[in-house]
This record gives sequence, C-alpha cells and structure tokens, in this order.
Amino acid sequence: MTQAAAPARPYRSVLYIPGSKDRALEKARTLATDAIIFDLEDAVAPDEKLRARELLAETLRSADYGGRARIVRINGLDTEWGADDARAFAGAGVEAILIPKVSSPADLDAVAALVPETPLWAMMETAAGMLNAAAIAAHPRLQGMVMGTNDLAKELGCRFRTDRLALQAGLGLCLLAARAHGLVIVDGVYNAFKDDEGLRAECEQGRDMGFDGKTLIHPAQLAIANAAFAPSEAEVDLARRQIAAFEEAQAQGLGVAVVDGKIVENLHIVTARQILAKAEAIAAMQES
Ligand SMILES: CC(C)(COP(=O)(O)OP(=O)(O)OC[C@H]1O[C@@H](n2cnc3c(N)ncnc32)[C@H](O)[C@@H]1OP(=O)(O)O)[C@@H](O)C(=O)NCCC(=O)NCCSC(=O)C[C@H](O)C(=O)O
Ligand SMILES: [Mg+2]
Repeated sequence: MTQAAAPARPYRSVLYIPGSKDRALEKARTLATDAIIFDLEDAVAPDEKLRARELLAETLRSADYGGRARIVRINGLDTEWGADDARAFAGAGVEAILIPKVSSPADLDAVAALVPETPLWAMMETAAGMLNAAAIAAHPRLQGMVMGTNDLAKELGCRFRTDRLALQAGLGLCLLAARAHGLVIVDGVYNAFKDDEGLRAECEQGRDMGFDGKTLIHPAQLAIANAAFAPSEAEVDLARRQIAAFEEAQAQGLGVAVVDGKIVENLHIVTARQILAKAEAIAAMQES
C-alpha cells in the first residue's frame, strides 16, 4: 500500500518583515502566517543595516514565534553586510537562511562555508538564476526557493501584467527544478497590498501552477493566501473517497477504481495522501 507522506510544514503564507521595524517584529508573533522572512536586504535602508541586524538577533533570541518557520534574508555577500549577516544568524536556530539574487551554485557555496549547519534557501530573481535553476536546486544544502518577481521583472525589462506572461518561463523553470529536487518553493509578492481581488487571482494562479504558497508584504494579505494554498473541503473529501475506493478495488484484486466518473490509480492515491497530509499539517499549525 502507498504510504502517506509525512505531514510537511505548511508554507501557504510567508510574510516579509523588515528587520528594522520593532512594531512589525512584535506583531508577527500573533499573526496567522505559516512562515516569516525577517528581511535584512531590500526592506532595510543602508544606514539602518547594522541596527536591524542587532535588533533581529536579539529578537530571535528572546521572542517566541510559535510554530511559524523563521527565515532570515541576509544581504548579498557582494555587499559590506552580507558575510557578517550570515555569521550572525548561523547559530541562531532559525529554520533557514535566505540568500538574495542567487545566480549559480557558487553563490550558495559561499554562504554554506560561513553557515555550516543551517539550511539554505535561495531567492530566485535573476535571469542567470532562471537559466541555472536546475543546478541551483541540486545544491546539497538547499531546502527552499523563493521567487523574487520584482527583481526578475526589473532584469527582464518586462511589464507587470495580471497574467504574468513575461514571468511564466522563469516561474516554470524554478518550479520544475524545485520539484525535481524535493524543495519547498514559494511564489513572489503581490505589490498592491490593498487589492484583495488581484491578490486572490495571483494566489490562485500560483496554486494552480504548483507553488507551496506565496510571499506577502502586509498582514492584510494573509487570509487570502492561507485560503488559496490550503486544500479545499471538496479536495479533502475527494481525496478520502479516492483512497477508500482504491483500497476497496485492491481488496477485490483490481488496480483501478472509479470515483465521480474518473479513474483512480496508484498515482492519484499519492496525490490524495499528500492533500490529506497537508490538511493535517495546517490543522496542527493552527493548534500550535
Ligand atoms: C508596505 C508597508 C510599508 C506598509 O506599512 P504601513 O503603512 O505601516 O502599514 P499599515 O499601517 O497598514 O500597518 C498596519 C499594521 O500592520 C503592521 N505591519 C505592516 N506590515 C507588516 C509586516 N510586513 N509584518 C508585520 N506587521 C506588519 C504595522 O506595524 C501595523 O501594526 P499596528 O501598529 O499594530 O497597527 C509595510 O507593510 C511593509 O514594510 N511591508 C514589508 C515590505 C518588505 O518587507 N519588503 C521587502 C520584501 S519584498 C521583496 O523584496 C521581494 C523580492 O525580493 C522581489 O524582488 O520581488
Ligand atoms: Mg528581490
């Protein structure tokens, strides 16, 4: 019989918080976000970088963020802050260190040498990064990818469209690479944080493509992402019925069942079990 996938940590909502903003750091402890990216890079002004690093290090030492995954986005190693950022959070017990503008596996090697144990995540947001996505995803220390659609759009010189046509090639390449290597992959941000309908549509597109969740910039975006990337009641119900029908078919010596007029084979049961495991992981997250 196919084994249920281990309940994985959900990443439906991944909220950026500028590492320099005391109030937002405090507020995030009560927000319904699956994960937090504590940002030292683009959300922090150059003359605030050192204060933000100190504030964040102290906050992560003392504050309880419950079951929310804690990810620190450091500055690039080509800046005056990057290497010290990496060293400062190497032993901080965070779930991952997120490296900006990863263009090749060598960018990961450089941080891996400074951070011997903490898992690494990569911002996928350069044209070279898209072309090297498979090699980046294969890096032994990498566990997650985050799409940086603002920087990618900047590099491409494309226009923002609701269908994200110009970004589709890069989104697809990174998704393929992440899935081929068993990584978490989270979609880019939706900049118009007061436009709920636009956000909902972009979350639906990301969910349809296969992303695990969406990066967000404002607490008002959380509920929409959490709903879009969770299995719906109908999906959970169908998954349960597929598993029951398939087990019954197997008991009769058959390899195929039919549910709602559609065939159900072993491969559909793998997906059904993943849906149930994700629903369980979300429920566990909500209880924590
Ligand atoms: C976008 C913002 C600047 C808006 O800030 P503000 O005007 O202060 O918002 P509000 O007054 O509506 O805030 C209401 C309360 O919510 C708290 N808040 C706001 N944002 C956050 C947050 N991100 N996390 C936690 N809490 C937040 C405020 O403190 C208010 O609390 P209260 O006092 O109790 O009322 C602001 O939202 C913001 O700075 N967002 C994050 C921006 C950011 O991190 N940008 C960098 C990442 S995006 C990126 O770089 C992606 C990638 O690299 C790419 O290339 O695409
Ligand atoms: Mg960026």
